[in-house]
Amino acid sequence: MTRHIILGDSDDTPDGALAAAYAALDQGQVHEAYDLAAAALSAANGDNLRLEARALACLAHCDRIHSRLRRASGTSRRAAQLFEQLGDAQGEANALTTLAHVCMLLGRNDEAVEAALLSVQLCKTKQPQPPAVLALNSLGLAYSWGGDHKRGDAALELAVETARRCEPAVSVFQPRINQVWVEASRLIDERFHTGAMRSLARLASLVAECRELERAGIGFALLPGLQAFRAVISPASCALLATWQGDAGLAQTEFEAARRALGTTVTWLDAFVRWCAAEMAWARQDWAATQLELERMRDLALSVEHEQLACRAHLLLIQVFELQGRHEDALRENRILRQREQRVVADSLSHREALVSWRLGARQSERHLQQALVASRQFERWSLEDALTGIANRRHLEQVLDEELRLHASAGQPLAVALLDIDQFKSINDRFTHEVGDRVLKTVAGIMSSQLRKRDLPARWAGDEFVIVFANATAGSAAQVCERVRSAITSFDWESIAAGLRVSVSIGLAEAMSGDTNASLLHRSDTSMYRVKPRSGT
Ligand SMILES: Nc1nc2c(ncn2[C@@H]2O[C@H](COP(=O)(O)OP(=O)(O)OP(=O)(O)O)[C@@H](O)[C@H]2O)c(=O)[nH]1
Repeated sequence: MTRHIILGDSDDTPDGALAAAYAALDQGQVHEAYDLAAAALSAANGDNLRLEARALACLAHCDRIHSRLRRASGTSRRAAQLFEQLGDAQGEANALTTLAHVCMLLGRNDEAVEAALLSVQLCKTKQPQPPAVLALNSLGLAYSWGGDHKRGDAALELAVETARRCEPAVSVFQPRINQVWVEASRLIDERFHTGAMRSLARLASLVAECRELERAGIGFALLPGLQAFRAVISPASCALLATWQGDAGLAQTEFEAARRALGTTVTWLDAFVRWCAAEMAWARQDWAATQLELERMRDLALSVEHEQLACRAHLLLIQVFELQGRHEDALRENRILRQREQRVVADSLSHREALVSWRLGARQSERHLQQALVASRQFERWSLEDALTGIANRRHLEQVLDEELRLHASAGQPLAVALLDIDQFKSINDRFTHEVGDRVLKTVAGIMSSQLRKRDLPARWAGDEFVIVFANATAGSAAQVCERVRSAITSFDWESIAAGLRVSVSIGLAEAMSGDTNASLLHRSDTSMYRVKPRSGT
């Protein structure tokens, strides 16, 4: 039954729910954990991406533990993508490790190796951290299930080294027990191809080391929720080894221990234990029991979406049929195996398609974001710029003047403001056309800009009136610049614009006084400009 947890109380924060979910997983309460993570996800409400990513990562982990592998693959991929968008490399790496693990179990080996390799790269830091161990652990398993046991073992060995280099060092149990698994896989492949297992020495030494770690009290997994798994995997691995070494008594004892440790929920461990039973029957050459256990193993593996174990059961069945001379049955089993493998490949390809379309979507939204940024910068510029002359507009001028007056008041920094008016501009429009008038305005703005320091701001106030803000300047020094501007305007070759055109300007100047506002300062410079403005210009 699904319970609905609603987060509301102050203690019941989404962070608290996620921590509680991981704790519940460690106690084997997967449903409880799932509900808590789902509550955190709905609290994210689609607008808290970081919480959404973390809740999805937790849900994926719950699904992985609970053998809902297809759902876990979708959820962990989404979590990885969100973390990537957020620039959270560690979150992305953890989600990719989960993705690699579930893809591997689903038989999507290429995808699994790819996700694990990416995770390993994202985890690379000077001082290794536990996530790096987990990433290498997934990579090792992915290689091995992909058929490359040598590479798998090497990646797991690196995981062991990395675990030792962590500060504080973390348990090497998880990669070691996976090396047991990889070696056992290698051995049954060897038996399939050559009819025999050449040496059990490496498997025996790995199993012994895992047992030693358990005895020393450091035989635990790094991920929450996997502790219960250890109680099954460890005796089941011993049962396999004892069977292959011909110790039926020990095999039976270990097998019983593994069976007792199985939980009430069916997981891939149930299929693993059936495999042990099949191997024990195989050793007794009890082919009927072997076949029955392998069929159970296959069905259980399929019920928990563990494609790899299901394929392994098919492979073992083929061999068992051949050993009995039942070639027709072996051929039929082989055909079923091929069909299964083809389905897995098709499944993997459709996931690749989904991934490519997501990447395209992400690229597009990245481009849209860039375009929106460019557009908003453009809008911002436009909103502060005079459309005709390209210099600052009245809005921009007021902003700058506010800031300069604040500096003047707080730091006593001098400030001068000039108001420049084109003489008889109306008659320029009237005599030479409005278009020439526009060119005059643009040219005056250009001359002003070219004569000023970088810190000074030329702006168009209105019509034919311009303002210059002389930051950190007294009226005396500003007057010299104004004179330079005035004379540059007068001496400009206006004839190049229209024959007979002459342009002059009148400039009034005011220096900021304490208590000045934009309006009072501009008003004084305006008054000063009118004082100097003759009917025909200065
Ligand atoms: N070409 C052009 N003319 C403009 C623009 N904005 C305002 N004007 C004109 O500028 C003229 C300003 O005229 P007035 O305010 O009388 O000033 P003035 O003719 O320079 O007279 P004084 O200031 O006394 O020298 C008006 O005729 C406006 O129509 C513009 O963007 N382009």
